[in-house]
Amino acid sequence: MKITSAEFVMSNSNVAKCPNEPLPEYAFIGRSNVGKSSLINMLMERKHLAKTSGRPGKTQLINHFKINKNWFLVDLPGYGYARVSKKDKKVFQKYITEYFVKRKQLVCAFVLVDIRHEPQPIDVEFMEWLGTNGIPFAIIFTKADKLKPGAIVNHVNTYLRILLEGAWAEAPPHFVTSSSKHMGRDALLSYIGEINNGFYTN
Ligand SMILES: Nc1nc2c(ncn2[C@@H]2O[C@H](COP(=O)(O)OP(=O)(O)OP(=O)(O)O)[C@@H](O)[C@H]2O)c(=O)[nH]1
Ligand SMILES: [Mg+2]
Repeated sequence: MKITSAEFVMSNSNVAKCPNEPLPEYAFIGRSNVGKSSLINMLMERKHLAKTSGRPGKTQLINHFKINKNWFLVDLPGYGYARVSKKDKKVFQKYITEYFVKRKQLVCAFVLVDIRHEPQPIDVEFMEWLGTNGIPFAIIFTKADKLKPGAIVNHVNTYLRILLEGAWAEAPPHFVTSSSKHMGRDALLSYIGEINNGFYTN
């Protein structure tokens, strides 16, 4: 898919106030600092479209971007860090869970995980929560530039094997990316393009 336009539309914390155009929508979610906003900028080839930072907790609201005038991309705050107290660390911000439950346009959630780490409880729990709520998702491994090329496949396989020891019967679709090395862009955009085609032909 060629990106011909990418515009910021709005930020808010209320799912009811999100854009109401019936366009297919893709959300990027994952732990704070995993690289959600950087990945969006890499996909769109726009350095400053989504705000990024080395400090976790940069993205605080639901941010809608309209792409090619016919789909939405959504940058969300990270979980597991900002505004989450120690006591209920695994409680996801209410407006984020509300977003996933209520957003009818959502066709796929991308759950980002750092390729260097084994499955973290908070990520596994979030994926299980998406599954329980019937929300389609795919896994995006981020920061692949931090591993030697030979280690990438091993890390991905180990991650998926551990995940499959849990509640999953089969591995979700997954993508290996690096925003700094522009890796994984074509595969992800093709995947989105295919889902968009299905959306518009049905
Ligand atoms: N090496 C490397 N660093 C990355 C990559 N993607 C993001 N980073 C760095 O990771 C940090 C966090 O990036 P963000 O894109 O702001 O992460 P986020 O998930 O949007 O974070 P929050 O909005 O705080 O939840 C920044 O310092 C980025 O430069 C990558 O592919 N490779
Ligand atoms: Mg962010």
